[in-house]
Amino acid sequence: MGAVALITTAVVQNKPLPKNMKYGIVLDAGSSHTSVYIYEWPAEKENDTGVVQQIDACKVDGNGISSYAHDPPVAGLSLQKCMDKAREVIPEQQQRETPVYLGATAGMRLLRLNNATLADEVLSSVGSTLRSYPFEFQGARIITGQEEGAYGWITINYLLGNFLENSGWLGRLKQSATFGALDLGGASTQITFVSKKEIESQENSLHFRLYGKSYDVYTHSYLCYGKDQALRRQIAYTIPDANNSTILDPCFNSGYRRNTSTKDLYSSPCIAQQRISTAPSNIEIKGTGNYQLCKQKVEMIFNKTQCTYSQCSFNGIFQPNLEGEFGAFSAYYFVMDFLKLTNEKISLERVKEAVKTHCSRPWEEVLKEFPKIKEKYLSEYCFSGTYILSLLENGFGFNSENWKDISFLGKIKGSDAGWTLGYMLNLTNMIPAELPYSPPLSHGSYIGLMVFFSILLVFIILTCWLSLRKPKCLQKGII
Ligand SMILES: O=P(O)(O)OP(=O)(O)OP(=O)(O)OC[C@H]1O[C@@H](n2cnc3c(O)ncnc32)[C@H](O)[C@@H]1O
Ligand SMILES: [Ca+2]
Repeated sequence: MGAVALITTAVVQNKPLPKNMKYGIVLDAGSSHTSVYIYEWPAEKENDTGVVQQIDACKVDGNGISSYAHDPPVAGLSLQKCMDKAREVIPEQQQRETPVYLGATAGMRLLRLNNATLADEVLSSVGSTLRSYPFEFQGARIITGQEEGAYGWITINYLLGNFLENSGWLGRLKQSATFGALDLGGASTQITFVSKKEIESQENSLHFRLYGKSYDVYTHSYLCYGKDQALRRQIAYTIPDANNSTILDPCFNSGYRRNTSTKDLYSSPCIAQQRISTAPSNIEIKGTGNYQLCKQKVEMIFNKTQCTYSQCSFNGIFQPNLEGEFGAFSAYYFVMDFLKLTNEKISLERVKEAVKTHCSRPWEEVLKEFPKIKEKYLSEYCFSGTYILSLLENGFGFNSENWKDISFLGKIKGSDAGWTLGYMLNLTNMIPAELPYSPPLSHGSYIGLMVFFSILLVFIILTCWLSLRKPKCLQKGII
């Protein structure tokens, strides 16, 4: 009876409490669009690694918030649909304590360069919309390129479980290598990885202490090297003079045509050094679909001539040798996924062949095969594939040897790869510098041991009772 009572007490007393969930919302206000991410985690485990999960993502209709510079109040209004959805997803009683963060990236950095007042107006417009919801508004700001790189690196390593292989006791003794992070946006691109070598430039060096381990991390964000700005720069190199308004562009499939206004093209600070005064006001781009020529044109945007450090990537930016494995996300993933090149067994040479083949396809044929894909995306896969290869190979120094170290990642365990999760983990202090205390035994192992010892006790008592007539048992001191 006593033993049964012991088991029952152990099980009942130590039954895990019902899960008390917490929520967080992060808006990624990118140059091309805004996405709202909702995260959820058990309150009592918030300092453990790997417990935060993305439970919803909502893509805001229209372009990024910087595109509302001509009418800032609309920037805030554009967020309403997704924020209404967030209100439906998060339980009402949790809403008041759910933090909301908005981080704007390269599109807003460019707008701030062009017109700081307009950038502030756009930020206050999105801020006042977010304040009107029942959540705990924590600010709308332009994050730095360094933060963008760092939080992207934290996100993927948190999701991949690289900070601590297992959250159990034994797992704490084992620590695995981290993945470098490659993020390709519309207006900027980030590269971030742990480097054992000295980081020669202060602005590229980060130091983290996470879960009891120190990390020296290299990061750089290249403004104007996102896919959309790189395309603009590539086009701007071949702007004809006033007598001619047609560009033959090898980076678009043959048969593809696109009209663009020079005013719009030149509106970006990324084109500042490429503007020519004799440009026609409108230009017509005609695709010729030639990978080799496209590659030559794309490579013009990487300046490899000057470097004041021991080694550089391009444009005089210090970069140590690449180390370890990398996770490539955002446009790296969208484009490589479309081209069916995300399988890590595909060699660099085969990837080049595939991009070349795609570029050489007539536009009509591509359009017929993918009628549902947005024309902007579909028309740019030749350029994007070529640009990605150029950036990784010519820019960052990947080659046939280490190409296999790149994994193209969309989601990791159900959460999108990107900077937002890392941003929230940091701002809510959910990644402790030192290992959080946790009991050496899990709840299951504890119950298991209790049951085992109780059964053992019953067995011993029974044995002694049965041998009562042989008092030797007690004399030998079995109990
Ligand atoms: O980081 P920044 O530079 O601010 O930009 P962003 O956050 O808006 O950039 P995204 O990663 O959302 O997208 C990167 C690029 O990929 C494009 N893109 C988004 N979804 C895509 C898809 O499904 N197929 C192809 N391209 C896509 C998008 O238009 C951009 O040019
Ligand atoms: Ca982005």
